[in-house]
Amino acid sequence: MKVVKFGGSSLASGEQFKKVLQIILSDTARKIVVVSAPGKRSQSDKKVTDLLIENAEYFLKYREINEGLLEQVVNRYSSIAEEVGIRTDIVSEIKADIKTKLQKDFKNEERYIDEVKASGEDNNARLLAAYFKEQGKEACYINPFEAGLFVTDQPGNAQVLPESYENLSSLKERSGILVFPGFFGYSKDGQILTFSRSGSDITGSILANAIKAELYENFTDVDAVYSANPFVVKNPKEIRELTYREMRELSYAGFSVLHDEALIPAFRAGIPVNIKNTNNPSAPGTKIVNTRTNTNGPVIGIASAKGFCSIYVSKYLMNRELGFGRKLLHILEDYNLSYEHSPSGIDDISIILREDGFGKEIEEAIISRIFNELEADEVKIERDLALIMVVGEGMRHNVGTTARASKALAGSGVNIEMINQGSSEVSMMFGVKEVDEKRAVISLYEEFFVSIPV
Ligand SMILES: Nc1ncnc2c1ncn2[C@@H]1O[C@H](COP(=O)(O)OP(=O)(O)O)[C@@H](O)[C@H]1O
Ligand SMILES: N[C@@H](CC(=O)OP(=O)(O)O)C(=O)O
Repeated sequence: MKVVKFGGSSLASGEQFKKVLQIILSDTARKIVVVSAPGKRSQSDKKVTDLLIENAEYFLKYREINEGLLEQVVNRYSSIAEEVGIRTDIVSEIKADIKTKLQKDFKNEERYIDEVKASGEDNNARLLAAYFKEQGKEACYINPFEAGLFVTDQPGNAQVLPESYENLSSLKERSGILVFPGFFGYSKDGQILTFSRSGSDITGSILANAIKAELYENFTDVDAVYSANPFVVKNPKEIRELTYREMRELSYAGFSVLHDEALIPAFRAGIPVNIKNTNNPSAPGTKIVNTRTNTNGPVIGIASAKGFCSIYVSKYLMNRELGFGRKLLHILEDYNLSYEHSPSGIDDISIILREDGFGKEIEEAIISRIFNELEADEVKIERDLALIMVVGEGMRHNVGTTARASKALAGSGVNIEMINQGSSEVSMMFGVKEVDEKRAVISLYEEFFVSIPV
C-alpha cells in the first residue's frame, strides 16, 4: 500500500488533474492520495493558499468579503472543474464553503486565518474525489477530523499529536481510493489548525507512518532532487538516493522540494520516500532511505537559505563560567526566540537565529540584558546572513572536505563569517553575507561536482 502526495504545482489545472488520475490508475498500490491546494500555473500566477490569506486579511480589515478576491479563488476551482468536465455542482458548494469560513468568528485572528487557508486543500480534495468518481473510480474524500488527525493548538505551526497515528491506521481497511486534504489537522475541540507553509508534505508522511505504507511517493514538478537549487546552479546533477539525515539537512536549509518536518514520521516507521515528477512519472525520481549504497564523493548536496542573523558574545573566561550558555539562551527564550546554531570558542559564542521576530526593539533589549546580566565584554549583532549547508554522509570518512570548501569560497571572493560542523558529521554550515549567497553555492558546486575530486 502506498501513500501518494501531490503538491500544488501538480494540481494547478485540469490538465494536471488528468495526469494525477493516470498516475493513480497506473498502480493499484496507490491507496491514499494527499492533496495540496491548487498552486501556480506559471511563475507569475498566485497559489490558492496565498489568495485565501489575502481574502482572510481583507475580511479582518474591512469586516466584509471582497467579492473580487473571492472570485479569484472560486475561478481556480471552476476552471479545473470545467477542464475535466465535472458535471455536479461542486463549485457552488466550494464557493459557499469559503464564504462561510470567511464569515466565521474572527476573535482569534490566527485561528481564523488557519481555517480560511486550510479550505484550499479541503476543497481541492473534494474536487479531486468527485473527478475520480465521475471517471468510474471508487474514491472518497476523507475529513481529517473524522479520520482522527489531531494536532497541537499552534496556529500556522501545528504539530501532530501521537494518538493520531493509531486513529489514522484504520484508513487502510477502507475500500477504494481515499483522497485526504493535506496541510491541516484539528485540535481535540474541532478547531482547524494548519502546519507551517508547504505542510502537505507532512500530512503525507504522517499517513504513510500510520498505515505502515510500503512507500511514500511525493509528486512534484521536478524529475529529482538536484544537488543544488536549479534556480541557482544551471543543470545541477540529479540525486538518485539520499539518506533521511541528508535530506532533512538539505530541506532545512532551502531545498524546498520537501518540507523539512516531513521526514520524521516516515523515518520513524522506516518508510522510504520517493520524490517524483507528475509531469514525467516514468522518471525514477529520488529515493530517500535509511542507508544509501551508491556514493560518488563526500558531498551529496549544497543548500542555502537567507534571513538569518547572529548574536556574537565574548567574555574572558567564558569557558569557566557555569551556566553562561544557559543564561544566554534563557534571555532569548524570554523573547520567544529559538536558535538555529551556536558555534563557540573558549571566550566567545555566536547564536544564529532567524531574522523574522528579531526586530530592532528586541535587539536593543537583548543586547542590554546580555551586558547587564551576563557582564559580557562585547556583544555584536550581524544581520543579512545566509547559511550555506554542505551535506553528505561521505563527509564522515573523508579528510579535507572543510579545507576544500573553504578554499573554493575564498577562491570566489566570498568571506566566511562563521563555520559550524554539525555534530552528526553529515553537514557543514557556512555563514556568509546574503549578497554572497549565490556565488558561494556556485563555487561549492563547482568544487564538489564539476572539478575532479582530489
Ligand atoms: N535542490 C532542489 N532540487 C529540486 N527542486 C528544488 C531544489 N531546491 C529548490 N527546489 C524547488 O522545489 C520546487 C518543488 O517544490 P514545491 O514548489 O514546494 O512543489 P509542490 O508544488 O509539488 O509542493 C521545484 O520546482 C524547485 O524549484
Ligand atoms: N498549500 C499550502 C500547503 C502545501 O504543502 O502547498 P504546496 O504543496 O503547494 O507546497 C501552502 O502553500 O503552504
